[in-house]
Amino acid sequence: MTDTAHHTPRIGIIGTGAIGGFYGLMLARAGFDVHFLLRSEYPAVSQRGLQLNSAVHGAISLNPVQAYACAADMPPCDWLLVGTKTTDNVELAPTIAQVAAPDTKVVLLQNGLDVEDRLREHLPESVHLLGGLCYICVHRSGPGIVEHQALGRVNLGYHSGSAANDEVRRQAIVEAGAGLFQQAGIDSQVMPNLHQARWHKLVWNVPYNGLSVLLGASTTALMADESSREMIQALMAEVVLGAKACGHEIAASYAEQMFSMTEQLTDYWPSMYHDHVHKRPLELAAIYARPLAAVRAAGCELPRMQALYQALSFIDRRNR
Ligand SMILES: NC(=O)C1=CN([C@@H]2O[C@H](COP(=O)(O)OP(=O)(O)OC[C@H]3O[C@@H](n4cnc5c(N)ncnc54)[C@H](OP(=O)(O)O)[C@@H]3O)[C@@H](O)[C@H]2O)C=CC1
Ligand SMILES: CC(C)(CO)C(=O)C(=O)O
Repeated sequence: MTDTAHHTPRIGIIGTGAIGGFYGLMLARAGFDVHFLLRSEYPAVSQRGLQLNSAVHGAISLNPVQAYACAADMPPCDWLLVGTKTTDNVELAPTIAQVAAPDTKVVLLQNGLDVEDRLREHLPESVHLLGGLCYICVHRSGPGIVEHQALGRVNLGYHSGSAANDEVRRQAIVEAGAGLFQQAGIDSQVMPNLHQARWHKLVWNVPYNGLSVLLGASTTALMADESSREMIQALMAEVVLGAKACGHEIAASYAEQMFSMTEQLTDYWPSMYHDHVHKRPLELAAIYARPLAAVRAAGCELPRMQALYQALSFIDRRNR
């Protein structure tokens, strides 16, 4: 399996939740050979298939599904798309390493900063590790059932692997990844700097994910109130400041763009809110602790984000 091989790529979905289910189903519909790893929803999906209710693409179902309860049973894949929560990365790392063939491209479709680092330690150097920034509103409404409210873009960037020092090869790999999504009718761009792209994504996730849990409010309510609007803008400004301290320039207009995009967005509960309701661990390390530590190491403090992180840590500990 090489980057230039002219066969239909085989794609493995590691963690078939909202993100894994949506992108995996869209790729399968486009004709790719897609294999889905599941955990609690394996019995339901292997019996009834996957169902997508999309406000953009309509209702789409996939049945039968090439579903697996155990990664060791999956065939070798050209691409592994990881759709688990970042809180599972350490525990899942040996499994991903086990199913990744020498030339496999592993893509973490996850929010947060440096989420690839812990996994990298477990992967052979030949394996290419990429990050994927998903700008999409999806959630699960039942076993194997994914609700897609809006958006869909996936931006990809190279993290590490045997092409790390070969810009042409690196670019070809990321373009091939973006090409898969594009062939499935999904907008996908190549990000020249993954770390910077992850900082950009935090401009949205830091305020909205955390405040949805803290205030028990979805985007429409958060955008309708003067106090929450001020908090969102102040938190966005802190993320821009933190990124700058870490050497990444984010235009203030980007934060304004994210703010007005959310005003137009159909009412949305961020994924962290769903985790809270279902008593799952919150992605606090990836979205708050790691960026805060990086900013502190650069000699800068973000007091509002720090306070939000502490409040969420309190809520998260009491919720489990
Ligand atoms: N939802 C969204 O709109 C967006 C989400 N994101 C990011 O995408 C990532 C995924 O989020 P999302 O799809 O919402 O999360 P979900 O909770 O819907 O999906 C996670 C899936 O991973 C499965 N899983 C976890 N551990 C394992 C394991 N060991 N073996 C097999 N399957 C496993 C879970 O199974 P089980 O059912 O057993 O728990 C679940 O199906 C997060 O980083 C999130 O921040 C980014 C942009 C938008
Ligand atoms: C809502 C949106 C589109 C913001 O970028 C998102 O991708 C998320 O929930 O993480």
